[in-house]
Amino acid sequence: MRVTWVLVLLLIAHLALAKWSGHTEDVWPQLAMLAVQVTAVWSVFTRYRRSPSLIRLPWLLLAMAVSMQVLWASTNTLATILGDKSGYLAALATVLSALYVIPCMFMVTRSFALNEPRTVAMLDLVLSCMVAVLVYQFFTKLLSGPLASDPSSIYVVLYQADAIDFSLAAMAILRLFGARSFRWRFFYYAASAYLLVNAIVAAVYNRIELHGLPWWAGSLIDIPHALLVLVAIRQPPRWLRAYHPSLAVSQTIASFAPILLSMMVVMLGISTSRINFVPSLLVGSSAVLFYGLRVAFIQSRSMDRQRAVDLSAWRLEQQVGRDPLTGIANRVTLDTRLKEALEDGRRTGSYCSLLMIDIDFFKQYNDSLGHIAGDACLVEVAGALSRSRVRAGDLVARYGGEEFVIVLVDTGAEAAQEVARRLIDAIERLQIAHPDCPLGYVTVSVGIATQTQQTQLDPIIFLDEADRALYRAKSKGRNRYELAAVSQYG
Ligand SMILES: Nc1nc2c(ncn2[C@@H]2O[C@H](COP(=O)(O)OP(=O)(O)OP(=O)(O)O)[C@@H](O)[C@H]2O)c(=O)[nH]1
Repeated sequence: MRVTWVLVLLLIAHLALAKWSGHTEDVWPQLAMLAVQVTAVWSVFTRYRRSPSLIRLPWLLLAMAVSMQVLWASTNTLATILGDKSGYLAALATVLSALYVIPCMFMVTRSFALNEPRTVAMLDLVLSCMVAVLVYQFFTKLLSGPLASDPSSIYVVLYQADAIDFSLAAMAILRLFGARSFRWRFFYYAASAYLLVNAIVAAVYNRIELHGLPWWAGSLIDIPHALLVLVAIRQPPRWLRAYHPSLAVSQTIASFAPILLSMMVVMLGISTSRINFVPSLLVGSSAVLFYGLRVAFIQSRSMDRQRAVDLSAWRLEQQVGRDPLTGIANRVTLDTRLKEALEDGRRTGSYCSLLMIDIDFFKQYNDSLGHIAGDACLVEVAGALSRSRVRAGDLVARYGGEEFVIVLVDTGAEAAQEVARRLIDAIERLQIAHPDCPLGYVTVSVGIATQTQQTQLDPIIFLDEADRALYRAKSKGRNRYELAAVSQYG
């Protein structure tokens, strides 16, 4: 609302000034032009206010670009009303034409990605400002410097202005066809309609101006602004909703857009090098440098993200396959690895052994010392078992409750018994006090099953065989191991 009032007041001020200075007749077309431009700013600003936060910035940039045009028209009107003997108003108009390029460049070349580092936005802003500085220098040197007397200068300026205007329009059209969301398509539709018609009108107007402007020429400048008002306030065309670029096209265009900014700076640098060699060279090479920095910042950010994703994937993997209490493999991992180990053994003709380990009198341990002490005991036993693995490919897993399983790859019954003996000793050596155990400390019983070439076992039967052997070890007095009947074949 505040913007509307500012725009209305601006118009009233110009009217009052024209009336006061008695120039109403002369400035009437300029005031009409100003009114159309003011309406264009108002309509774009309304879109800005009604848009969701993500797409507000580009609408704001478009509103800023059109506002530069308003200020430019206002400066020209003031020059007619007040006269401009000092040439300040003409200089201001040139500054405004150059400033107009900044929001335009920014809105058509930014990728507007949410995760983009702030530094990248700053680099883009600096580059857009460089474009403006080059444009300003170019126009002033060719139109008001010593080169102004050269009749070809005006054509150089015209071609340069056309190149900038048409490049901006082409970039906006490219973005329109690369936008996947309808809101973004609508924005680039409005921006490209405005920039393209503006480029055509400017090209025609500037050429007519060379031969003296007829009375109707001023109204040409109104066309892009009037069109912008229509586009911004009317319903968008149906094809805009129906059109959907593929993800690959959209991503390619969005990632390609920022290089256009650097290209524009380099091209301007080259074309202005004739009149301003050193600054043009500096600006051109900074464009290349900035683009490199831009890529480096984005790459470093995406490497950070990739690292975080890898870490959380690794953590997730760990959590899925691990027992949360003891940190060793859980039943899910055991089932997969046991199947693989048995298949490998079958294929290579090697043995595979399985130890089923159970803590003796664990119910009594929990009952007398509590579940927290019971958990701590499980963690200690799991640690000792992990340390007693034979090969890197062996697996120590929690089978459930106070039962553990060790899969020993490429290990026959004899070696498995040796491992069982070692780990029974290892648990004894832990000397975990157990008030209800005959020995006074925690012990384990072990059941062993071994797959040989004669005993091609299914994992479930394999586990069951080891469990039966464990049961025998328990019934024979605990703190010992027993070999499953099936293992004897080996
Ligand atoms: N603290 C704790 N206790 C558990 C956990 N999982 C199972 N248990 C307990 O382990 C005990 C197992 O008892 P039983 O199956 O009777 O076996 P046991 O007392 O060890 O007897 P034997 O195996 O015959 O020596 C039960 O009291 C369960 O509550 C656990 O994660 N933490």
